[in-house]
Amino acid sequence: MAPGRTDREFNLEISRRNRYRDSNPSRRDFSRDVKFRDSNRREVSNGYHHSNNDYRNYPRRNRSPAIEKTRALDREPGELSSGSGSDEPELNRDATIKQNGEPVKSEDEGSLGKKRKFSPIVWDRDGTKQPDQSNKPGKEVSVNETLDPLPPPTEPMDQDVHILDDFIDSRKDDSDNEPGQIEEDEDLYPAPRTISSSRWAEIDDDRVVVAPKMKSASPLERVLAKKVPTPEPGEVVTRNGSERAVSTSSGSERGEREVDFMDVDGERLSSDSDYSYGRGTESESSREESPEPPKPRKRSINMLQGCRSVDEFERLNKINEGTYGVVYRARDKKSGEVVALKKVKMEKEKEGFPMTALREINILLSFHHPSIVDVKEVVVGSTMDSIFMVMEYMEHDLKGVMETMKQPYSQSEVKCLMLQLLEGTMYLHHNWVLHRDLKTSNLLLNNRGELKICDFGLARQYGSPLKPYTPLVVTLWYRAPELLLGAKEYSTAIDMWSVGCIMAELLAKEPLFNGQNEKEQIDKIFKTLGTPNENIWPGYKNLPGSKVVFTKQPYNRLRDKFPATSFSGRPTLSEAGFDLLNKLLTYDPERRISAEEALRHPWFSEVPLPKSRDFMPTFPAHNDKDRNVRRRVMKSPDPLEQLKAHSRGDYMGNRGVFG
Ligand SMILES: Nc1ncnc2c1ncn2[C@@H]1O[C@H](COP(=O)(O)OP(=O)(O)OP(=O)(O)O)[C@@H](O)[C@H]1O
Repeated sequence: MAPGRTDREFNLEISRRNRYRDSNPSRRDFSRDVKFRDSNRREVSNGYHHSNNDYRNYPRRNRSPAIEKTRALDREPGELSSGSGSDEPELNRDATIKQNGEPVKSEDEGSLGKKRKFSPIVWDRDGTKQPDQSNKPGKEVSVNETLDPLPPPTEPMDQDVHILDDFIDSRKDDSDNEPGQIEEDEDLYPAPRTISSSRWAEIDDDRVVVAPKMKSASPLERVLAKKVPTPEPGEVVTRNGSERAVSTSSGSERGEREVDFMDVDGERLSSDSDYSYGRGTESESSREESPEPPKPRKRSINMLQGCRSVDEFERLNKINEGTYGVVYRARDKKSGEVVALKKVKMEKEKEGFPMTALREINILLSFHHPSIVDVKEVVVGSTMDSIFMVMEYMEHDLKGVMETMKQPYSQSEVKCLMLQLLEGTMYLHHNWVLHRDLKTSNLLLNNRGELKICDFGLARQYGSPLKPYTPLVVTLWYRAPELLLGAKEYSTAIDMWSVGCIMAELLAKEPLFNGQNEKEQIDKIFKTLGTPNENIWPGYKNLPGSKVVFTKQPYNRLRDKFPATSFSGRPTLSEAGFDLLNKLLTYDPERRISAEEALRHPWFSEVPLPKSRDFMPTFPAHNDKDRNVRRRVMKSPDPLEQLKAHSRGDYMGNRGVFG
């Protein structure tokens, strides 16, 4: 909130999970008991995930003897012990799975590499869906299968002349889009509006929303459904009621905007019946038939009345200063608990509460998962314009840890981290949220071997059908090729590309594609994975960036970087591991592996098995030091800076030919 507006009535209602939990002792621990869904909103009982989650969610000391027995000596050949505790045996995941019997096969099982069923990406920017001739049902294609295997190294690669002007012009044109064409342009630089009117995504506008042809609603649809009766599939609903009158769920709301944006997702996630993973046996049909989900108890509080003051915390030290906020380590004076306090940055906001912060607070208060950083509450400073998120404190972030490690993570350690990352990502995607900035500095680690995704400043809900969003998201090194090539309609696959880059970085201890601008970034990708074409990526030629002539590289050279055996110190990767990496780094977003599929990948079941979190290496926490001061040797260009430049009109700037 900008200075000068502090006397404005600040009627932000906010859901607070901790309060809800306190007042609802019957609420199950979501992390142990989450029923996830596939894209068609069916609930999938998946033995693999269930068992896996079970083992992960047992507190270390409370694990049952059965689980403790599953630890098996399973060191990979030549594995180095790193840090404390890593010499100990690992958890035998297979054994854990067998506790619950054989893994239950979902319908999707065994379909790794098949076309993603649920990605609602529509690649034709003119609105007509591209016929996808190459993608016959059941056909498994990935970039690496369709590009020729790597020949013996011969001549140096050709460097084609880069003809970029067309694409630059097309990006300029894009930046001149009609107002409202790209969501983020509005959202990140919103017209002045009050907090009380701020809500998720597009419910403030009058745009037409076509109800997706799915029976079960996305969170976005549920938000809309709070205000309008559930539309029939395909029915067109307008907010101003031109097709159908908008009737609000409560009479008091009529004619005025709701102030409950904070409780929307909270309500959704608090519904045990919706998210009771692995337990529920509700059939698809029974869920579909139920006209409305049971209405959970409303749990919103007035933020100003309900929030504690930051004075109730003792500031210990600054941990880091990011683009959107400063993060402190602090102690709760009442409970003595050490927490992280993220102060929402306000100074760059001309008007109103920063949208990035609203998004982050909204998502993090709503979500509860062991692989997502827990926001406990929001506290206020002495003035209305200082707001802090109180988060669980995590000793490290993955980027910092890797900078201090002498050896890269072993394969079994990478598997442990990847499982946690994929579980968090799957949870987000099943809840219709794109993170849009997955990178190693946004993955927090504690000394119990737990990995948690943080920084939801760029995250947003997505629906089906997709709307155009800005392609200027995701930190450059982790940005998917479709974004680099200018796609405005994208989906969960952009996060999966980032996950692929992170997997490679965990194995190699250095970023996979570290371009300094967009052109260099694309070149680096193409040089390693081969130049894409219409065969391996249907719709590629329709992307604005594909008009540019890039380095021609007919082969996929990824295996060079991760050989099966190595005497030169390069990170090794088994066939299965390489297959997963390839599937994460598949060009065609429709064919890129999903988080759910990746979790079932055989790499996680082969030896060396994933290391137990309990035996992951630990590192001394430099609590008293600013993480920013200790590191940042290499830093990837940040999407927010690009967006700011874009809004200032110096979009081209010196931040790369595309940005
Ligand atoms: N809960 C936490 N516990 C400990 N450290 C944290 C926590 N949350 C964030 N940090 C530290 O602060 C850094 C910045 O946090 P975060 O990414 O949320 O802020 P940001 O302003 O959005 O950053 P960025 O510029 O990377 O987008 C993280 O990389 C991490 O080192």
